[in-house]
Amino acid sequence: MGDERARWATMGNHVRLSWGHVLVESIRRLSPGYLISANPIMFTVELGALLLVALLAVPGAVPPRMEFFYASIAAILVVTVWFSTFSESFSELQAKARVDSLRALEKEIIAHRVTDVGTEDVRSSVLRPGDRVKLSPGDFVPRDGFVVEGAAFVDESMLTGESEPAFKSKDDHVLGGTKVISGSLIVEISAEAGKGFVDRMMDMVSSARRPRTQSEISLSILLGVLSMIFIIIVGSLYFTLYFMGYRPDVAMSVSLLVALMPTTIGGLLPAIGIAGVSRLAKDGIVAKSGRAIEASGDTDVVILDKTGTVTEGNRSAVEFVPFNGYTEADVGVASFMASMNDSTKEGRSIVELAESKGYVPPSPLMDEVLVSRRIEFSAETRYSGIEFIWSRKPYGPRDFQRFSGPGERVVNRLLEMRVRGEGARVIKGSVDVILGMARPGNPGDVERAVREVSSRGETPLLVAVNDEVIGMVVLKDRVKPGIRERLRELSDMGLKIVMITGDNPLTARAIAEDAGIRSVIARARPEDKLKAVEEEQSLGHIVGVVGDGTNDAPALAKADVGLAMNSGTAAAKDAANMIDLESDPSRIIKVIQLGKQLLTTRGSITTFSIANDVAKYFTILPMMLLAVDPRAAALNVLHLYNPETAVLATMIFNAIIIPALIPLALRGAGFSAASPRRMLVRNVLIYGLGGAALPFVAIKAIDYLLYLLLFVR
Ligand SMILES: Nc1ncnc2c1ncn2[C@@H]1O[C@H](COP(=O)(O)OP(=O)(O)OP(=O)(O)O)[C@@H](O)[C@H]1O
Ligand SMILES: [K+]
Ligand SMILES: [Mg+2]
Repeated sequence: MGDERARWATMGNHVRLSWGHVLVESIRRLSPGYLISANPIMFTVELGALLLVALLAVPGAVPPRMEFFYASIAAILVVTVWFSTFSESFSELQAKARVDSLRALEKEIIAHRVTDVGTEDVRSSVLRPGDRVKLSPGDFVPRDGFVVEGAAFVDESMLTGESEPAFKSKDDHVLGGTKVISGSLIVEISAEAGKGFVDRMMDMVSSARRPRTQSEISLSILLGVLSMIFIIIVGSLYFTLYFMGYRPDVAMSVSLLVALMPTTIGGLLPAIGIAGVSRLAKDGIVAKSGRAIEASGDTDVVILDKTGTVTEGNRSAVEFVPFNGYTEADVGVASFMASMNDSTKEGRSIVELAESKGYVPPSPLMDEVLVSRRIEFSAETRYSGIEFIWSRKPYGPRDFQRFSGPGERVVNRLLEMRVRGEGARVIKGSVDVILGMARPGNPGDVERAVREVSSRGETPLLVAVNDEVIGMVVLKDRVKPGIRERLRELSDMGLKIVMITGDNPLTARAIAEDAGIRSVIARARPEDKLKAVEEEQSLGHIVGVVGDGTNDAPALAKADVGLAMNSGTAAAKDAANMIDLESDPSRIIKVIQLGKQLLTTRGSITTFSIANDVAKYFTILPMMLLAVDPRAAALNVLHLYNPETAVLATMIFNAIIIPALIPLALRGAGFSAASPRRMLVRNVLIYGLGGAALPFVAIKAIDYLLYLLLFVR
C-alpha cells in the first residue's frame, strides 16, 4: 500500500509545469470580459483601478501632489487581480499537468489491427471504436477496450500501482497504456481517440467546462451580496461627505471599498476547487466531475455493492449438493450444461468445478448442448442456463442408448426427452427465482440446505431440469481483508453505511455481519439499487455509491458520488463520476475526507478573509474622516504615519495575503476526519482570531517600511 502511494506521489511530482504558460494564462485572464462572469469581486477591483487611471488622465481631476499616490493604488489593485488570476491559472495548469502525466501512458504506438486476412500495423491514433487489435506479450494496449478473444496477464501497474498482473479474458475491460506480459488477446477498441477517461478528466479541469457546485455557487452569491453591501456603504459615505461640502478622496474611497470586500476568498475560490482534482489524481483516483469531489464532503450515506466491493468478488463454485434422490454427479453434469455458455465468473467456475470432478455429459448429449439456445444471465432475471433445440427431429427409439456413468439419471432423462421431441431446459439461479419456476421434491430438504449455506455467507444456486429442482451449487466468496476496520472509520465519521446486493437476504446478512455493516438490502435488481439511491436522496441525504458491476451502473449514475472500481465493467466505469484505479472500495473514505477538507479549506479562508477586513476599518476609515474632523485622528489606533502610507500599507497587505495563502488553498487546511465539529470550532478560532489580529501587525510593519522608504533621507 505504502509503495503504491509513493509511486503515485512521485508520478505527481514529476509533473512539469511551464511557468511561461502560467504567466501568459494569468495575464490573459486579466481581461474584464473574462472577469465579469468568472470572478465579479476581482472585476470590481479592476474597475476601481481603471477609474483611478482614468482620473489620472484627466487634467485637474487628481488633487495636487496626489498623482504618485493614485498611480500606486491603481498599480496595487491591478497586482491584486493578477495574484488572483495567477493562483487560478497555477492550480489549473498543475491539475492539467498531473492528469496529463496519466495520459502519457496512452502515447502513440504501433498497433496490430485485425483484418480479414490477418493483421496490419497502424498507428494507434487511427484506431476507431469497433476496431480489433491483436496483442502479444510485450505489446501495449493502444486504447481502452474489451477482450473479445484469448486470455492474458496484463501489467496495469503504470495505472493502478498494483504490482500483481491482472488476468484478462473475454469481456474484461483493458486500459490503454497497460502491457501484456503473457498470453495473447484480441481486443475491441471502445474509446474514441482522445476520449478515454483521462481526456474526460482533462476537460473538466479547464474552467470553461467545469460545472460549478451548489455550495460554490451559494458562496459566490454570498460574496456578491457582501460586495454589493460594501459598495452601497462606501458609495453613500462618499456622497454624504460630498454633499456636506467636503471633498472625500476618490482613491481612498476605492481603497476602502476594496479593503472591505472579501477579496481574499474571492481571489482564491477557483484555485481551491481545482486543487481537489489534482489531489485525488495524485492518489490514483480519477474524478470526472468537480461537483462530485465537493459533494463527497457532504456525503452522509454510503451504499456499497456486495460482490466485488465488500467481498473479493471472485465468487466461485465449491460444491454440488443433490436433492430428492439425485446424485452429486447428476447435479454436476446438469450444472455443467447450464453453465457451458455462461460467460460470467460464476459460470466459468461452475464448469471448472464440474470438469475437475469428471462431471461432463457424454457425447450424444454434449453435441446437443453445443448447439442449444443459451439463456443468458442477467441481474434482472437472476438465472441462466440452456434450452435444447434437438438438432434432428424426430429421433427414433433406435437413437436412444441408455447411458451409464456419472450423472446417468439426468443424462438419460434428457435423452428420453430428445426421442420424444419434448422441450427441455436446464437452468440454475437464485433460490427464489428457481422456486418460482420449478418444484423441489422435498421442500423441507431444500430449505434446510439453502439456509445452512446462506448463513455461512455463501451463495446457493438451485439447479433445475425443466420444472424439477434437482440440486444446488454452492458459490463461495470472501470478505475483503481489512474491510471491517476501514468501514469503521466511515461510521466513526457519522456516515450511514448500507450494503445492497442481488444475493439472497441470508447470505447478504452473513456477509454484512462479517464486514460490520448493519443496513442490508438484498435481492436487489438494478432498478432497486437505483431506487435505494433515490429514496435516500429524497430524504435530503447526499449519497455515495461504490460498485463494480453492470447492475450497479444506474445507481452509480444517480449517486452524488459514484465511485467505480477500475476492475469493474465498462458500463460501471462509464456511469460513475470517479474511478479508483486501485480498485479498493474502502478508498471512498479518502474521497470523502478530501471533500470534507475542501469544504473546510474554503470555510477557513472565508472566515479569514472576512475577519481580516475588520482591521481595515481602523486603518482607512480614520484617514478618510481626518479631512472632515481632525478628532478622527483618535481612531488611528495604530499611529500610522500619514493618510497616504496608511492606505498604501493596507492595500499592499490586502494584495499579498492572496499569494501568501495559495499554498494553503492548494494543500488544504488541517483536517481530522474523526471530529469534524471540533475541527470547525478550531478553524473558526485560528482563522477568525488570527485573521483579525494579523493585519494590525502586518499593516503597521508595512506602514513603517513605507515611512522609511519615502520620508527618511
Ligand atoms: N451466472 C449466473 N447464473 C445464474 N444465476 C446467477 C449467476 N450469477 C449470479 N446469479 C444469481 O443471481 C443473483 C444476483 O446476481 P447479481 O450479480 O445481480 O448480484 P450479486 O452479484 O449477487 O450481488 P451484488 O449486487 O452485490 O454484485 C446472485 O445472487 C445469484 O443468486
Ligand atoms: K479585502
Ligand atoms: Mg455483482
